[in-house]
Amino acid sequence: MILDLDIGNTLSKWRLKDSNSSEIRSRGAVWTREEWRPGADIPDLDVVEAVRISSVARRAVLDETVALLRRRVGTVHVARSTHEALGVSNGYEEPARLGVDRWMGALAGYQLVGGCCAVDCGSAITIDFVLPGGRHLGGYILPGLRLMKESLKLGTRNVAIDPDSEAEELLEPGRRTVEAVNHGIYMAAVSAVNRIYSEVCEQQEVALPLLLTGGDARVVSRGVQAPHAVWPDMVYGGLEACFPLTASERAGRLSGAPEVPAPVAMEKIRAALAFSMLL
Ligand SMILES: Nc1ncnc2c1ncn2[C@@H]1O[C@H](COP(=O)(O)OP(=O)(O)O)[C@@H](O)[C@H]1O
Ligand SMILES: CC(C)(COP(=O)(O)O)[C@@H](O)C(=O)NCCC(=O)O
Ligand SMILES: [K+]
Repeated sequence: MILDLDIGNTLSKWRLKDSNSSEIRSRGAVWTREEWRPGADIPDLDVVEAVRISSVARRAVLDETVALLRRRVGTVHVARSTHEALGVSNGYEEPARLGVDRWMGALAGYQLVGGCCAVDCGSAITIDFVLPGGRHLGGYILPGLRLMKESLKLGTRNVAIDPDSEAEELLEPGRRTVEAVNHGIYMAAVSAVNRIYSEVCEQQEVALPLLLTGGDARVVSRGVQAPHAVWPDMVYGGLEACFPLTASERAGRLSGAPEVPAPVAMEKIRAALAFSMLL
């Protein structure tokens, strides 16, 4: 079995993948903490012959986790943000400082559709751009829904936005604190994604395929106007592309990769921008 780890600042996600059939056998998430207890937090390592890790946790935590795993598992691949990988050139002045989850997402998106806009709605919402031809431009970081809510300190921290509530409701003024907070942070997130996507596509004169991932992707997706796809396993896709271990991965097939709708025409993006400039 292959154990894939996506260690974020809020949640540490794991996924067990069958090395032969390439099917996902199980998955889970635990609150990101300082240490891992195999068998409790992650599957028992006896069935694991290889581990692939994407981590944005503190270096010390990562080193600790890797040391533990290396004692128990033959192969441990640790993803790093590099100058270049799989045809994508890193747009950061210091490439190693780009969040590994962002780099994995950019690589997976490029592998799937070529140039793209990759949005990861996690503790932070990150928005990265890769041009056709593989040039990563860099991106944007803004607080995630949960962080925005916590920063308000209005006691609404644990009232999540219902991913299945009507999108229209979220456009209405809130009539109690939790609604005012949820509608406000939702609008902040989706307005930022819509505007940033339009601005960069307009600047670069290319309408890019748009991909969303992360724990809050489904909520944010409801307000994103441009055609897009939600790919929950996009960070894992980057691990598969960097460290292909199964026959299907070596053939370039990424697990759970969605059908990505064609972007709208540039004229529509320009018109939407012009309109938002008017308001
Ligand atoms: N099972 C869950 N437990 C907690 N939060 C969840 C869960 N599923 C989705 N979420 C939402 O996803 C967010 C975390 O998303 P994630 O992409 O895992 O963040 P990160 O990668 O920064 O750790 C939380 O802030 C919460 O809004
Ligand atoms: C911005 C992030 C904290 C987002 O991480 P996440 O929301 O997945 O926990 C992470 O990508 C990170 O630590 N980046 C390093 C700084 C940078 O990307 O510029
Ligand atoms: K993430």
